[in-house]
Amino acid sequence: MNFAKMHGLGNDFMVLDGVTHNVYINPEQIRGWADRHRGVGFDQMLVIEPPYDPDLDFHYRIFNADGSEVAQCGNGARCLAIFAKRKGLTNKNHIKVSTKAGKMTLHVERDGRVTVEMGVPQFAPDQIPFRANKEEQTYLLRENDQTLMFAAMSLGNPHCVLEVDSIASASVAETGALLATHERFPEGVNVGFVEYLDRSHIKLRVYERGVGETLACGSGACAAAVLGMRQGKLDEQVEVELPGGKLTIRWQPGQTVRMTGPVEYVFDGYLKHER
Ligand SMILES: N[C@@H](CCC[C@H](N)C(=O)O)C(=O)O
Repeated sequence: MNFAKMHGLGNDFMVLDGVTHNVYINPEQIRGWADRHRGVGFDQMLVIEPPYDPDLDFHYRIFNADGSEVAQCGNGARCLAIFAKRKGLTNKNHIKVSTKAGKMTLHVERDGRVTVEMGVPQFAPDQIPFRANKEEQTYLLRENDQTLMFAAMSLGNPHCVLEVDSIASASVAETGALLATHERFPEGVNVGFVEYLDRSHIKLRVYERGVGETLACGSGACAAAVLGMRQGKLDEQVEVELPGGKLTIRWQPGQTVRMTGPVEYVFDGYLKHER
């Protein structure tokens, strides 16, 4: 089986062509290939498939390193657009795809970056999903003698974001692991730690559901920017500085979130022995 290794700001992917090949994968294989010592090594596996709807160009499936299938991956969506063009699956610069979460449009820019229309954020607790009596701007959760304060939303996948004084000293591994599997998030959650620099610049680290901390999370960057805008702390265009690099996020209430960033094609590979 052929695959491509790609990344967006260090959030890395094994990308499979399910348009011209039949791709059969199971969670155990994904976990094996995701292994950074014994496999290919990646945060997510992406599979591009034929569209389910004549208005669309492709369907797009996403699997975390732990084998779980999820509905959204922003950095992956940018890579998928470049993969489709490079493999000759399309010559379009505006590519319409569906995921388990709905429809998205990917725009390949003249400078090679890709802008993704990520969808309209949802804040109602049952849509995240998050167990709460009512929708709030921020929620409090008491755990192990500490009180955690965070905002939460869905962008097709669940996110919560905690404000910290410094991302350098934030307890990303510990608090991230605690919240990512907390029973009040019945489907788990991606956990962002945001440091505000000014009204158009933030720093962010993300502990991803099904992976752990990654060098960048596109949907996490959108969530941190949108939640900061919603709280009146940020303007409608924000530069998000992640450990792996920068993304530009634009949003107006009620609209789709636009994320712009780079893509790197690392290499093409061939899996000789199937697991
Ligand atoms: N890295 C991604 C998000 C991947 C999915 C996430 N871990 C989840 O479980 O929802 C991104 O760039 O958005």
